[in-house]
Amino acid sequence: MLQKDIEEILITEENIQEKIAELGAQLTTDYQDKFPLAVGVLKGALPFMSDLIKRIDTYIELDFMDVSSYGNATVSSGEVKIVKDLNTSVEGRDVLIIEDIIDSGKTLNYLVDLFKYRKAKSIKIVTLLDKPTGRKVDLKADYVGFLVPDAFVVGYGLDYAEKYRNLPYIGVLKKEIYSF
Ligand SMILES: O=P(O)(O)OC[C@H]1O[C@H](OP(=O)(O)OP(=O)(O)O)[C@H](O)[C@@H]1O
Ligand code: HPA
Repeated sequence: MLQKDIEEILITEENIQEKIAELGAQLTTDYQDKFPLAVGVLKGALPFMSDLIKRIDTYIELDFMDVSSYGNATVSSGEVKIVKDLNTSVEGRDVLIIEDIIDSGKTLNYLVDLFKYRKAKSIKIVTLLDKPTGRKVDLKADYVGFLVPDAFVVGYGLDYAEKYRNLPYIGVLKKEIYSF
């Protein structure tokens, strides 16, 4: 039913799960002797985080931040708002930020600065998607699933006007769906 709104599937469910297994194996190695605090950035990172943590075979603690900068738009407002803060202190912790996409980079830039200010011991980023053409600030992830082209993508956590997060794949919406 939802697929009628999709122009093109960019990344299939199977491709996503294979990549998550690779990322999980790498993170298992890199965090073997640590107890990282994995911070999921709501709401978009929820499906990715849920699948990724099951592939990390070492001790991890989970927490969540809800930040928002897009509202119902397809372009970042540039102003990052904390909707829900962490329950845990990051001071002295190895923080692993889990994101669905880096586009302008402003959301993660804000979170990295915040966690540095709060004295995290180390801060790394794992993102399912990276859209380098969207970048407005100099920011790189430590672990990247897929590069995506210069298009507004939806599915597997990513929304347009709060819809399509529940698609199991990543796709591009048909032009007529956007209400510019
Ligand atoms: O690199 P940027 O340009 O900052 O964009 C990336 C951010 O934008 C989206 O979140 P959004 O603010 O739409 O909230 P959501 O996760 O609740 O959809 C996405 O989930 C990332 O957190
Ligand atoms: O391409 C995108 N799709 C959905 N949400 C987003 N947030 C930043 N970029 C995107």
